[in-house]
Amino acid sequence: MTQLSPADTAKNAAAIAAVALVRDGMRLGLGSGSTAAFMVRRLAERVEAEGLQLRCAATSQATADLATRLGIRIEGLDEIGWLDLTLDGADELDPDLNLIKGGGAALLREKIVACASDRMVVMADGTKVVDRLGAFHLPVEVIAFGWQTTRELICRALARLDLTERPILLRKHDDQPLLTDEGNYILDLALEAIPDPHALSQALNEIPGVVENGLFLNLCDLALIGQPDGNVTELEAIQEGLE
Ligand SMILES: O=C[C@H](O)[C@H](O)[C@H](O)COP(=O)(O)O
Repeated sequence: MTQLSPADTAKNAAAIAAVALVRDGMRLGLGSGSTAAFMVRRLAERVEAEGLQLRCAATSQATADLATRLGIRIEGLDEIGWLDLTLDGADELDPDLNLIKGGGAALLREKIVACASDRMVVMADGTKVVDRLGAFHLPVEVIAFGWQTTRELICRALARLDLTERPILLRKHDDQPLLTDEGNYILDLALEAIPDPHALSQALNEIPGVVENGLFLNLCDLALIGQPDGNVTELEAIQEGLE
């Protein structure tokens, strides 16, 4: 392998630790983004070396294409039905393992796949760990029809949560609205900090034009944090209700 940058060494280390959790016969969800791409490559190496029999669903077309190219067969989520484990990246994670995702516009399929998994494991580098979510712009997937009205409704919802005057930006690609794999738009909310992620997620998802938001709350079970020296730290979600 060519020499990796310190940032990529951290991502790759987290990916290797995540792929070590995979067992023969598992039904897997494959995440999206640059860290997940390392995971797909490391997984393909194990599949080839050990002949692992896996059933895999992808969270984006990009991941499906990469996996297929590397010899991992991708099936539809409904063909598999339920997953044992999903391995995915994140844009931010807090100490409770709540996440912001969607920097690569894949949040909708990612959330569906995470919710259909017994276990979700996140791979990230140390720069993604924050005390409080929100410095990363929160992606919200919206229907193209009436998107400006949806933006106004989001603005009003934010005001009710005392989050006034926060810019809401239409994500673009080549000067055109970026289209997600589902053909929707992404609005990025520049919130700076999110005081109550649960209240915000609920308020956003009550708006008709909102398909889903990038807050992944109580979904992640374990985070594997790669360091530039190749070490990996584990962060586990605290199970609520346990003494
Ligand atoms: O939509 C994209 C996903 O949520 C990614 O998992 C997230 O943006 C992290 O990507 P990366 O590993 O490239 O930082």
